[in-house]
Amino acid sequence: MARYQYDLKPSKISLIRRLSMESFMVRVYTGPLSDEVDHVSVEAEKGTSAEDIVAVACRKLRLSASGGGGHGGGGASSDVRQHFELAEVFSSGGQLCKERRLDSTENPVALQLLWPKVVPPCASESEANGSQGLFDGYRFYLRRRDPEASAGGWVVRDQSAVDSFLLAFLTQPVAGKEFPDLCSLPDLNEHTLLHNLKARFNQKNIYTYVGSILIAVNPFKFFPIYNPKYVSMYQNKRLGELPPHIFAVADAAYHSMLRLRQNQCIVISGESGSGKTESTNLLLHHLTALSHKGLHGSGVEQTILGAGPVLEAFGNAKTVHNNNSSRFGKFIQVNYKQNGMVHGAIVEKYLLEKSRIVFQARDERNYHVFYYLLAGADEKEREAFHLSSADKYNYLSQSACYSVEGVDEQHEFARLKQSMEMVGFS
Ligand SMILES: Nc1ncnc2c1ncn2[C@@H]1O[C@H](COP(=O)(O)OP(=O)(O)OP(=O)(O)O)[C@@H](O)[C@H]1O
Repeated sequence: MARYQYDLKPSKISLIRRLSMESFMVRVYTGPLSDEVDHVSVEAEKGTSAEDIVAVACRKLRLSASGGGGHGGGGASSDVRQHFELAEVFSSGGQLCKERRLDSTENPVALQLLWPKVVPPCASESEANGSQGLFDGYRFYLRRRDPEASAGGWVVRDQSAVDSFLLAFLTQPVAGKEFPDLCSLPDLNEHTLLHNLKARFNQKNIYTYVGSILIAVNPFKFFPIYNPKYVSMYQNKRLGELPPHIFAVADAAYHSMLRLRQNQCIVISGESGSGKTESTNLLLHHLTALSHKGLHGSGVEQTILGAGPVLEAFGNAKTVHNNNSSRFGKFIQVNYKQNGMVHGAIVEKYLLEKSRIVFQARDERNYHVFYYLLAGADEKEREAFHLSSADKYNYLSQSACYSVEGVDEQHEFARLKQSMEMVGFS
């Protein structure tokens, strides 16, 4: 599985004194450059330049100048030096505080000798006294050169500018503690599987792969992991290249369709309230965003997304398990042109729970649309349709449940009208 950028856990010692007293081991972390290797150790002397360490690290990782790591790479070291660099990264309290590009002539060993060392309380005596210690938050990372980045100097990361959630998301713990893909669990049984999901969930990582299947654990609260930054980050990435995410599934389906010229299918399943509707909306969001590239605003995407609130108003209701429970099944087919632009969509609905129209169990409601209409209709509409309040209607008052926490029905009615116009209802 992918290893992610900047593991912020206190680093194991990055420099180990060797017998000769002249040479040292510099630990170079790979971040997102390698799926398989967390770090490589490079033997160096005080005077060894950063670019020489880069060359050795790239050779060990089989990284080539042309295209990343993997097998059979290994361009000329001079090329590699032009394309990769070292960054000195300092993190504290789980947050990336600052990072600095190393100039090619700088001496990493000399720098490491200046890093403050701490001994963790949990370290064994031999670790504390011997060659294994901890540097207080400092590490070297190998990374691709960014030609536009300014050289040198500490870049102090302003936490308001940096999306700290994104950072935490990208720095998910290294394999061995938690596994972003359950297939990598060394011992796979029900206990380890659930333990892994729980450990990840506690770290706010709600998604976990099982091969190409994505498990989503409903957090019941908003995590800022669906903004445009994430949309672009997941575009054209292999499944597993980045931390598990619903956008990765949408992206894999979209690009497989373009590459193989074959229909793709995503099946979403789970018990009531597990997050199927939200996941469907997120998938549609990403699938339509992907097609934006060449569309120049034809509005098809907006129409597709606009169908959601209409379907939910007429087909969703409050139940004891879920305030917005879909009481029907749906099959959504998004059609694309050959060039990958969205062409349209077909929604097939089935098995609507019709009995809910005339009977609702305790603490449950009829379909949202009735309450929206009664709350949001203006005076003219009330008069025209002879509308009263919800408690006056037998089919709406059986459970005496008229409002849903956190839902502004007037606002929902306005949104519904807007969506209906968008999808072509008059
Ligand atoms: N990814 C998510 N992030 C935050 N909250 C979520 C997420 N997914 C679901 N939720 C929360 O869980 C609630 C229930 O989710 P949703 O309606 O999607 O479940 P469902 O599986 O479609 O249920 P049903 O089968 O009853 O229709 C949502 O209203 C939302 O508050």
